[in-house]
Amino acid sequence: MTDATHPLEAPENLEALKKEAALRAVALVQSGQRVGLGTGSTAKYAIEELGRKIAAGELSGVVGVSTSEASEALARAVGISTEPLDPRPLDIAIDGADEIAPNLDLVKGLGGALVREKVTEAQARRLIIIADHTKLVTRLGEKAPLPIEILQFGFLSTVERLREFLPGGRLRMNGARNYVTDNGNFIFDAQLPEGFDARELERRIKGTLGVVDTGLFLGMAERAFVAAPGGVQELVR
Ligand SMILES: O=C[C@H](O)[C@H](O)[C@H](O)COP(=O)(O)O
Repeated sequence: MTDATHPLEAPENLEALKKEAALRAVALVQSGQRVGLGTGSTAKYAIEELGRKIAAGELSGVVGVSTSEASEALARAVGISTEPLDPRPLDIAIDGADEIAPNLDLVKGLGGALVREKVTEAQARRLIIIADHTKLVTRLGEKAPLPIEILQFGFLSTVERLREFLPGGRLRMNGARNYVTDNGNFIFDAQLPEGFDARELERRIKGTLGVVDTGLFLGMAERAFVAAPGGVQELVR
């Protein structure tokens, strides 16, 4: 038997695929738009491309709204003017995802930015997802855990309440310490059961005392650019 792994699936080539997807999404941004800047290793390519286009004079008057401290720092470094989120809608937001279901429901938050992403992207007229093909799943929970942001205060009680209907899962660690989000909260990475109803589960998790929000992004994404060795696939909800 030979090793069937396609050369473009080697980690270094996945980076090239992520970048290709990012470029397709940034091509949708127009001058004068307010743009939600996602978080993670794929969104990074989009922020860099946006900065490049602004520097090259291909775009002007673009304002970024960042979904994390890391994206804010990168945006500034590449010359994108940024503003904090305010009640005005964003024209477009571009972000990665950890899992993409066929109907473009998503799991997000392995990078810890789920709450700021959700709050920001809920205000976007268009949410464009960028990813390599390894993020495609037939059902959410197939490959990734579901990140749930919880308050530090009383976190052990919150975890116990969550485990009543989401057994397994674990508190996210950063070395020997609990992982802390930009909002000063902890993350519980839950194992999703098979055959669950995503909307019902979202409602139940968010109704659990101590929970801030979940990494389920349901009915939010307009389209996804998913890069595979054969090219970039455009998926529309
Ligand atoms: O919290 C992180 C975000 O939800 C990211 O968009 C997600 O984890 C995907 O990140 P990456 O593009 O690095 O796989």
